[in-house]
Order: sequence, then structure tokens, then C-alpha cells
Amino acid sequence: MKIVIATGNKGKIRDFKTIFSDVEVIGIKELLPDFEVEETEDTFEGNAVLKAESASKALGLPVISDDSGLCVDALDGAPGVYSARYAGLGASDEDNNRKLLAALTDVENRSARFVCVIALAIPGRDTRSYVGQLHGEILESSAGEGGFGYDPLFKTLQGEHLGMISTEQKGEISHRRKALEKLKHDASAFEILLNHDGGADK
Ligand SMILES: O=c1nc[nH]c2c1ncn2[C@H]1C[C@H](O)[C@@H](COP(=O)(O)OP(=O)(O)OP(=O)(O)O)O1
Ligand SMILES: [Mg+2]
Repeated sequence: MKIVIATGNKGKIRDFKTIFSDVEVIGIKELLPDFEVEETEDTFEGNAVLKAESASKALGLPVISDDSGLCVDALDGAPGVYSARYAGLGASDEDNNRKLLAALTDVENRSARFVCVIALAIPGRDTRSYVGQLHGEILESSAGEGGFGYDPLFKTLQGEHLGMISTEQKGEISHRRKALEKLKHDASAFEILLNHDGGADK
């Protein structure tokens, strides 16, 4: 079984591979090295749909995408859908993390949540999407080397530091896991996603 994911983010692909241990996960760049989609929508769902539909159309196959980010209460939900470009276009995770810590200097309310929207595009069908969230807080400084993106700055409500736990542990609790569970519960759609040949012969 194979699943194509319309993402160029290696951290997301690693998360998906861990969560889907019994399915082969293929990043879109393995099939279409130049795949890029401009994220022009102002919601996670909107951008997730853009990415999934564009990849599905290009391949003629069912595809999932992931649009995700970090919403900080004290910043009115920022960086939100702009999480990847918070410190500017082409910003690194380190640049974004530095900017976030600076924005929260002396801020007491550090509550935040990760949001993940997975869209499933199937040729000839309406695209569906599934949301998962993980609540927690932003640390005063980074902790651990694990994960990707904003993980080293995040502690869950249950006290797990995402930069200090394994990919397997993150895969049990993450916003990405929660969105995927919803997709799995949409059994007929999930069935179609799994029962195709993920472009291996293309
Ligand atoms: O579990 C996570 N742990 C830490 N950080 C995370 C996570 N999930 C998303 N994030 C951050 C990374 C990036 O700054 C932004 C996603 O932006 P987003 O546009 O969805 O992804 P992206 O541009 O890296 O790859 P792509 O669009 O090809 O899927 O949120
Ligand atoms: Mg992106």
C-alpha cells in the first residue's frame, strides 16, 4: 500500500511515515521534483485543499496534503497560516523560532496550539479535509533537538516537550496524528486512498 503526500517538508514526511508504519509514504517530490503550490488562501483548510488538488490533478491519483502551523493566543493566532514564512519568505525553522521568542519576550500568557489540516483529493470526487489540534504553551527558550519547525519551543498541556520526545512518541499525540485519525474514520474515503498504486510505475 502506498500513499502520496503533497508536501516538500521532510519533517512532515517523517511524522507521516511514523504514524503510517504499515503503509509506504511517498513525498510528492519523489514523483514530481519541481512540484510547488503557492499558498494563496488565508486558512489552513484552503491551502491544504490547494496542495492536495494540484498534486492529485498532476498525478491522476488520490493524494493527501498537510497544511499546518502554530497559533499563539497572545499574538492573536499568529503565526498561523503564515508559520512557514513568519520570519520572511524562505525563512529557516531557526529564523522563525528566533522571531517567535522575540515576539513573546516578557509575555506571560504563552498558550498556543498546533493545527494540522489534512486534505484528501480523489480524482472525480469532492475534496475532503480533516483537522487535528494539539494544545500547549511556548517555552522561554528552546528545549531538545528533536522534531522540526517549532517543536523545540513547544510543551503540551500534558507536559511533553516536542523537541525532547521521539518521533514515535510525537506520532501518538500530535495534531497530525489527530487529523489522520479523522481521515481513517472516514472509512470509505480512506479505503480509496489506500487501494491505489501510489504512482510506483509512473
Ligand atoms: O508538527 C509540527 N511541529 C513543529 N512545527 C510544525 C509542525 N507542523 C507544522 N509546523 C510548522 C512548520 C512550518 O513553519 C509550518 C507549516 O507550514 P506549511 O506550509 O504547512 O508546510 P511547509 O511549507 O513546510 O511544507 P508544505 O507546504 O510543502 O507541506 O508550521
Ligand atoms: Mg507550505
